[in-house]
Amino acid sequence: MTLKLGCIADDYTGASDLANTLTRAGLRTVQTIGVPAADLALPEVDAVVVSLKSRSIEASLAVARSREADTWLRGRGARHVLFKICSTFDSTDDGNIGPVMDALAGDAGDGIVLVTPAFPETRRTVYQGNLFVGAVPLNESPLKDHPLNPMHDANLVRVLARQSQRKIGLVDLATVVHGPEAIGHRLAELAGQGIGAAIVDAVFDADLTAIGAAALNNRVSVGASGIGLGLARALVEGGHVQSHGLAHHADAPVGGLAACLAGSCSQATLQQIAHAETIMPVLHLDAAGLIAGPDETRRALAWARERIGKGPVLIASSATPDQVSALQARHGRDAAGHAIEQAMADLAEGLIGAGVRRLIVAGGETSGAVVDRLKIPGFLVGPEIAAGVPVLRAIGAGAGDMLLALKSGNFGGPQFFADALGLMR
Ligand SMILES: Nc1ncnc2c1ncn2[C@@H]1O[C@H](COP(=O)(O)OP(=O)(O)O)[C@@H](O)[C@H]1O
Ligand SMILES: O=C(O)[C@@H](O)C(=O)COP(=O)(O)O
Repeated sequence: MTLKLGCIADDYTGASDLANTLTRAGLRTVQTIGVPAADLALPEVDAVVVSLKSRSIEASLAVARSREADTWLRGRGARHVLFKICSTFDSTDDGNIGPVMDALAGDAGDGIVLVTPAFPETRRTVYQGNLFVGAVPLNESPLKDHPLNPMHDANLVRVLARQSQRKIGLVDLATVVHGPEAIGHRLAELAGQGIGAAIVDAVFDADLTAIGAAALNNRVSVGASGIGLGLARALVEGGHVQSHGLAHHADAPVGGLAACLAGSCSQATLQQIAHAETIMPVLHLDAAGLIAGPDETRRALAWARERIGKGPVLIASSATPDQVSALQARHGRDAAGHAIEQAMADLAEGLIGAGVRRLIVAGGETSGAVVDRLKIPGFLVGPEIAAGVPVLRAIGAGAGDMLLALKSGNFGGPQFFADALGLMR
């Protein structure tokens, strides 16, 4: 297998979002959980997305794991590696976007790196270096209340400058609309001024095509699924990859019971849970109880076992920003998040033990904890449930025949859970 594109994603939902985008753009793609073990049988693919759970860990660990993934991908022929970050630039002043970017670009010998989280399909656009979520700047969007990385600055040149050792510049939209060559010239100009990474504006899909073509001249880029789409288009249009139609190996029915777990506290997920209440039994967990000990998880599993034979159920720890802040004030942000994620992983394990084979998980960190606990080594990409969220089929020994959907907190319409269950048979 000679890879045409290597990708390192900083969380598992983000990885499935990217794998979905690449697949739909014609690249045969597989998502692996961590660097694949030598005995994992991978199909013949054009792109591998290595999923890491590195968004909210200590920066030096994120760098070490990303480098390991980079070595694996390059060892399989990938000339270009995309570091997939969140379209809402989820990070803190300590990282991990800047430190990982610095390490990968340094290793690759790239003088300047293109960086853009723009993904217009999900209404993430960048203008004059400022990230918009829908109609509002990042710092006015629900991301200002994210439980782990509240985003308070929409100016990504500033945000990245606080995290990176490199000087950060901007390639503005007026340049991007003139195409890949103009972007290349501007990058060379910036590099000549000692700038080592540039936020690139993108508002429309066509901007991504130009950015992708320009990015392929480098060995590393940083961004969300939008730049992934641009890179995939450039690979296909440049004749490096023959476009493949959607392979439907990932959507054969598995049967078995179905369940949903929600650990995301995003506004979108809270709305989706409210809608789910109209179509299935929903259990709202006591988050403080989850942190206190195993009783709350046992109660939830008993609740689920009583109902799940009759149809899907949803179990949620999700809470409003005020409730999240109150809990974090008592237990600390990271400790609360980690304990709840582990409780959700316990629940997932219990649900699989009860016969669940179709599992929907809302929340990036939550999905990471669940997939790690279930020891799933990788996924094939199936039909798209919503922009950025595909049906996934588990691969690898021990994974069993299972379908999953890993939903980024912010993605999907109000009926997401119903939409997912409709496609996961
Ligand atoms: N009720 C709650 N109070 C505090 N934190 C919570 C609560 N429920 C979930 N969390 C934590 O909030 C974080 C949500 O992050 P994540 O799962 O990545 O969702 P998203 O995709 O919306 O970012 C996780 O660490 C999760 O454990
Ligand atoms: O780019 C995106 O927005 C997503 O792919 C993503 O990374 C989502 O992260 P979570 O919201 O933490 O699931």
